[in-house]
Amino acid sequence: MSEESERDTNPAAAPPCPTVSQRDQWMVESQVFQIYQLFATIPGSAQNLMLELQRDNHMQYLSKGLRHLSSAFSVLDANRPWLCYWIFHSIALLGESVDDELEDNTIDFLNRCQDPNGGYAGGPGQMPHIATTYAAVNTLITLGGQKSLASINRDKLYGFLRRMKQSNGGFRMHDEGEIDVRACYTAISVASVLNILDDELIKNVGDYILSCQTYEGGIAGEPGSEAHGGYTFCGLATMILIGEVNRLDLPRLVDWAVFRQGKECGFQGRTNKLVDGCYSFWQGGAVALLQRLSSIINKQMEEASQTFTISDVSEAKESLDGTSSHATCHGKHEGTSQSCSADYKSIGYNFINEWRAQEPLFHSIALQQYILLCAQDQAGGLRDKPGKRRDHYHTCYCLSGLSLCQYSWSKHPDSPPLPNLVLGPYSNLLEPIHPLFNVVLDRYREAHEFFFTES
Ligand SMILES: CC(C)=CCC/C(C)=C/CC/C(C)=C/COP(=O)(O)OP(=O)(O)O
Ligand SMILES: [Zn+2]
Repeated sequence: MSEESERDTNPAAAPPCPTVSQRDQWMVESQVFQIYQLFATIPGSAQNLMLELQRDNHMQYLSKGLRHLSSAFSVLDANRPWLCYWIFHSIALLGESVDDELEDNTIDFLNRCQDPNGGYAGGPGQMPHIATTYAAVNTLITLGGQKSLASINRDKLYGFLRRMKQSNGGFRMHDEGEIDVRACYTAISVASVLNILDDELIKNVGDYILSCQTYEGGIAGEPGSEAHGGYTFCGLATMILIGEVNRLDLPRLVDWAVFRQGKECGFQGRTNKLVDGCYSFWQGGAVALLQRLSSIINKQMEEASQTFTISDVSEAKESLDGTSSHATCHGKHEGTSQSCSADYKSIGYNFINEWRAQEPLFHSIALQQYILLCAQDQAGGLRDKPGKRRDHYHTCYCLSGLSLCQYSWSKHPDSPPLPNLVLGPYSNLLEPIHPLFNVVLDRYREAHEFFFTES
């Protein structure tokens, strides 16, 4: 008799022992639901207090982080451009700024991380790395201004990216480092925003990312691995930036990504794993990008639902896959300008200019609820989940996800949302971001003007 049917006939039979993952999941669910239960039972005024974004406390926490950053502390020594990005981007999302001296010191510090042969390292004198290059470039864009933007040696940076480029289309993170989808995204993102993207950098990138889309529909870090939210955002954003997003199986990607938002209201990073605040951006960001691709998705679904004769199959497959190695012409879709290869330079810019109001593919209010009630430390800073400690990485990505939610219904990427779309008091409203680069929109625009009109 199977375990199932024995339990049906003999209720006293011992239930199967839960797995460790099941126990962890129940524990998180119970903590999250206790919070939601409390929230549901308190008066409206107390509910508003619980939903308030603790701006002052977050600023205090971030300012403390900045003070640590300027003094030498070694534990995160190879990560300092990342710390700069997480902290300065969070401050920018809150609509705040820092004093000129601190900005100046940060520009000087990042300059000392800049390798004479291009790219930024995790600290002065270390080996340049594409991920810390992305963090440094996004920090300098976030700081903005002539000194900051002009400090980036774009020619040398281009040389560094070319040296990291692999014949399979991927990029190495650093000399002899790993090749993965993160490296592709960080390389293509900086090349795109700095206006140094060209055919050589793009060559075969689409093939590489395509080889990482799994049977589930999400994108893995490398071929043969498991689909994961972090890599899915990276892979999807890269495919958009190189004009090849139509080559992905988008309906399957939508299907995988939307089901990563669970009953806790936040997102998990992969199937059967726990909810985590940082996926508010990685998964929420991927879904927000997919929201902008509806015409390509509809086209792919239409093509897939047609009944083909045997001779039609190869032709249809060709049109879904895309035929050449990059930027095939498939007509113009919202914000992606899938026209011809030369157009990839303006994809990032068109993405926000060709914006149209569209319904989000995720539950935006539910995600805001998870971020504000479960991921927010009332004393400042944000975190993975209740019971975890706040940190700058989660602060950055929870706030980035919150901003995406707040503007998810907007007609333009920065048009102020209606009050009912912002959970909690309207003062919770953050600055809008460019969803492909994750920098605050007005800083992106300044950088675009600088790098696209100067050269
Ligand atoms: C731009 C850039 C550098 C992007 C990085 C993207 C990113 C967050 C990748 C995630 C890496 C990963 C496999 C985490 C799994 O951690 P885990 O097993 O602890 O977490 P999980 O249980 O939630 O999967
Ligand atoms: Zn996390």
